[in-house]
Amino acid sequence: MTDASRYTSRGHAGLRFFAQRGLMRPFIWSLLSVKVYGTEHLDGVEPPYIVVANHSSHLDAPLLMGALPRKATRYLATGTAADYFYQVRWSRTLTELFFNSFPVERTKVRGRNGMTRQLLNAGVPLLLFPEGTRSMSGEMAAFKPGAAALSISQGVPCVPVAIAGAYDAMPKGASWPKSGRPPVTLNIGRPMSAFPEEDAVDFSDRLAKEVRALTDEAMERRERDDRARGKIN
Ligand SMILES: CCCCCCCCCCCCCCCC(=O)OC[C@@H](O)COP(=O)(O)O
Repeated sequence: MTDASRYTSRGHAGLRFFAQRGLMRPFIWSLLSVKVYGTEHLDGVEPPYIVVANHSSHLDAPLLMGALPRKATRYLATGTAADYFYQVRWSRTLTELFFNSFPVERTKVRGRNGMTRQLLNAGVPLLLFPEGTRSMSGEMAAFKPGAAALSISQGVPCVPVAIAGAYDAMPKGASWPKSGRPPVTLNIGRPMSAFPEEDAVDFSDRLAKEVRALTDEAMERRERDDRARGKIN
């Protein structure tokens, strides 16, 4: 098992800040028209917590890293597919540099369960995509209950986030966003914890429902704001 020190290192955090805010954010923001709502819901929320978001595009993790408050992304560690990002060295290195990633096993029966617990114990907030794969249609799939189970067992809240528009901007299979700076809207929700007696499956379903509601709200707010600015009639 990897130890957590790389994830809490100040040196790595400094380098990552440059990679994320100096390079990736300006680049992604130049290709898309990004709007972010709900950042105030993270005011005063201390790590560790688990950010859970819908997943339909390779743009998702870069968008989240640029959209969440700086304080939240300093140590935020992204769970990334071991079978996809950890097979070749350059991919692993870049994913670790830009997303502070740790591997999530999708193909083995036994996962690397110790890692997420260890990171949360060290105070590192996590970013997980509970669908476990990118949506093929843009429609959000059911959430696998792992993130909810971790939240319950470790006593840390989940922060639900919706990403709307990333599928249309750059679906699975595309390697570059559509031209014309397509709109992408993120909506950060309030931290949520399981109710007493609520099990991981129920809590997970409730998180998924919240991400859907945040998606609808994101699109409504965006439309209202764009209309107010005279972009839509
Ligand atoms: C020109 C703009 C291009 C920008 C692309 C940057 C690419 C960076 C991708 C970083 C992704 C970080 C990790 C996301 C979490 C994750 O690992 O999800 C799994 C899928 O994703 C891959 O599996 P699948 O959807 O099943 O193909």
